[in-house]
Amino acid sequence: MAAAAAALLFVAVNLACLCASENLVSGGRSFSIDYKNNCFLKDGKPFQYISGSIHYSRVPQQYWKDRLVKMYMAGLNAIQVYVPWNFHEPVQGVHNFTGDRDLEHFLDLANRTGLLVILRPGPYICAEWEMGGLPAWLLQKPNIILRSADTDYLQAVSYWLDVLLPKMKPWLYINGGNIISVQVENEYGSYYACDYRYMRHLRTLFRFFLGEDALLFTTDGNTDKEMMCGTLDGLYATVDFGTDTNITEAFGRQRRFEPRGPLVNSEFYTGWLDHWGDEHAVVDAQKASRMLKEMLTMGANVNMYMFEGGTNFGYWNGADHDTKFRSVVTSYDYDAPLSEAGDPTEKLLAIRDVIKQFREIPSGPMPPATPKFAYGFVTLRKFANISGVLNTLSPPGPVKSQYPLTFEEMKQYYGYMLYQTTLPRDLSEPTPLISPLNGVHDRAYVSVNGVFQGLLERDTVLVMNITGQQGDTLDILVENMGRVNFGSKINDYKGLLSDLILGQDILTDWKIFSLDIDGAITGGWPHANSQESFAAPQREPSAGPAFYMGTLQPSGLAWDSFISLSEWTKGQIWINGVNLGRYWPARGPQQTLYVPGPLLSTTLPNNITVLELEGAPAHLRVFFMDRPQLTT
Ligand SMILES: CCCCNC(=S)N1C[C@H](O)[C@@H](O)[C@@H](O)[C@H]1CO
Repeated sequence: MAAAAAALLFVAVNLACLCASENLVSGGRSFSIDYKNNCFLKDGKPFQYISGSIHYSRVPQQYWKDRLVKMYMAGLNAIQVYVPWNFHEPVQGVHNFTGDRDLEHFLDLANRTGLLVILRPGPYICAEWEMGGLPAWLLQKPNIILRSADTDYLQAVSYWLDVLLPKMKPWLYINGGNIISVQVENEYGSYYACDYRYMRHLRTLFRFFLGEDALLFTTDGNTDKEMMCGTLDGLYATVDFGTDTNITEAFGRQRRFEPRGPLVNSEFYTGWLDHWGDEHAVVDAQKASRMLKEMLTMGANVNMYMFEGGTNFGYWNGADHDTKFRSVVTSYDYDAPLSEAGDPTEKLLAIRDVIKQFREIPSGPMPPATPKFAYGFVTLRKFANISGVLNTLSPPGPVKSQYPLTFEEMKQYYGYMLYQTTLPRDLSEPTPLISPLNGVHDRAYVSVNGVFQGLLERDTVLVMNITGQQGDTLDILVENMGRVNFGSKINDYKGLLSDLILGQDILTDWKIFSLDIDGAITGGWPHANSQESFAAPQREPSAGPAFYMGTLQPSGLAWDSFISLSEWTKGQIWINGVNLGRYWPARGPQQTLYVPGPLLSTTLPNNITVLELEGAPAHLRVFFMDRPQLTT
C-alpha cells in the first residue's frame, strides 16, 4: 500500500506543472526551468517537449525537409540533434559546414517546419558514430586521454567549440532561433575517467559562448555511478532509459540529482542498434507507445531515440568493444518510427495516436513513404586488383618502414591501407601468419603475388596459413571497420598495431601505401576512360580485394532503391562517386544498402564501383530492389 501511495504522491508532485497558473513574463522570448512547478517554461508558459532524434549527418540533405515534415506531422514539437565533430573537422583545422554538413540550413528547415531543437554538440556524442564523433587525428598524441582534462584534448576541444558554438548562439530560442536547450558532453558518467575538471571546463566554455541564459543539461544512463560522474551543478541532470526500465525508478533516480524541475528522458529507446553478425534488434511498437503515454501522463519530457535513424554512409559507422570488437552496420534504421528511407511505420502511427492525447497534432494526412523503384540487375565486370592500381590510389607512393605504421601514424584516418613486403624464405608448407598482440585493427586481407590467401580479423581470426617462395610479394590490405564509440576503448588506433610473425620470422621492410580510394572515385576513376586496362575476364569467381564496375542505365526515374549484393561477400560500394557504405551479406543482418534517389541521374549512366574484399560471385551482378532486406 505504501508503495502505491508513494507512486501516487510522486505522480501528483510531478503533475503540478500541468496545473500551474500561467505566470507570464513580459517581453521577449524565454526558455527556462520552473523549479516550483517542475516543468519547462517557454515564454513563461508551462511547456512539455515531445521530441525525436534525427541525425542530419545520416540523411542526405535533399531529404532533410521530408523527414522533418513527417516528424512534425507525427505530433512532435521538438527534435534532438547530435553534432559530430569529426563530420565537420575530419582534418585538423579544416572545417566544413556545406552541403550535407550545412548544420544551419538544417536548423533553418526545422525552424520553418515548426520544430524546436535540443542540440547535443558533445564534443563526444557516442551515437554508434565513428569514435563517438571525436576526430581520429586526436590520436596523433599517442597517449592522449580522451574525454578528460588532458591539455592537448582540451585545447582541441576549445578550438572546435570556438568555431561551432558562436554559430549556434543566434539559433538559441532566447535569441530568436529554435534551440531550446544544449547538452554538455554525452553520458559522461558511463566513461571511466570521471574527470570533473573536464566537465567544469566544458561548462565554462558553453557558458562563455552561449551566454548565461542558455539552458544547459547533461544526460546519463540510469545508475547512481553514472549520474555521479556525469552530472555537474549548473547543468540540469537528465536520464535516459528504454522500454525495459521501470519509469518510476528511473525518474526517482533523476529526482535524487534534481529534486525539483522537469522530469526528462533524453533518450527513450524506440529501437536499438545492430552490429554485423547480430540478429536485427527490434522494439515492440505497442510497448513503446504504452510507455510513452505513461511518461507523458506524468508530465515528463521525452525524446525518442531514434525517431529517424538514417544511414552510416561512407566510413562513419562506429563500433563497440565489450567482450570483443563489434562493428556497427551501415543501416541506422534502428527500428525507428521513421524507417532508414524515411518511411512512416506502424510504430509511428501508434506513437502519433498517443501524442494526440496530449497535444493538438497538425491536421492533415501523414506524408506517404517516398516512392521506391526496383531497377533490377546490373552486370559488373572486374576492373583490377588493388595491387594493380596503386599508382592511381597512392600517387605519392609508399612510405618505407622497418616495422608497420598505424593509420594514424600515416595520417590516414578512414578506409583501407596496403602493407607490402616480401616473403623472407621459401614456405613450401602452410606457415602461420599471426599478429601476436591481436594487433590487426580490424581486418587484414592477405595475398601472395596477387593470389588471395585468406584473412585475419581482430579478436576473431588471429592466425592464417600461407605458402610461397622467398621474395614473393606479400600484400596485406587492412580495413578500418569503424572506431569504437562507447566505453574505455575509444582510443581505437587502426592498421597493423604490432609486428606480424610468419613462422619464426618477424616481418620487416614494409612498404605502406596510404590509399585514397574515395579521392580517386570522386575524380571519376575508374569509370572515366582510365589508362589502366581491365583485368582479363575470368570465368571462375575471383578471390581477394578487387574493384568491379558497372553502370545503371538511366530510366528517367531517380527514386529511392535498395542495392542487394547478396551473392557477394564483404566490401564497399560507391554510386556516382558517393560512398554508400559497407556491405557484408555474408555476416548480416543487413543484406541491402539504401540508395537515396537524389544521388541517381535520370539522364546519364549511373556509375557503380564495388570494392569486394574477399570473394566475388561467378555472376558479377548486383540487384536493385524496392525494399530493404535483412538476414531472416
Ligand atoms: C552496445 C552499447 C551501446 C552504448 N550506447 C548507448 S547506451 N546509447 C546512449 C548514447 O547516448 C547514444 O548516443 C547511443 O549510443 C545509445 C545506443 O544507441
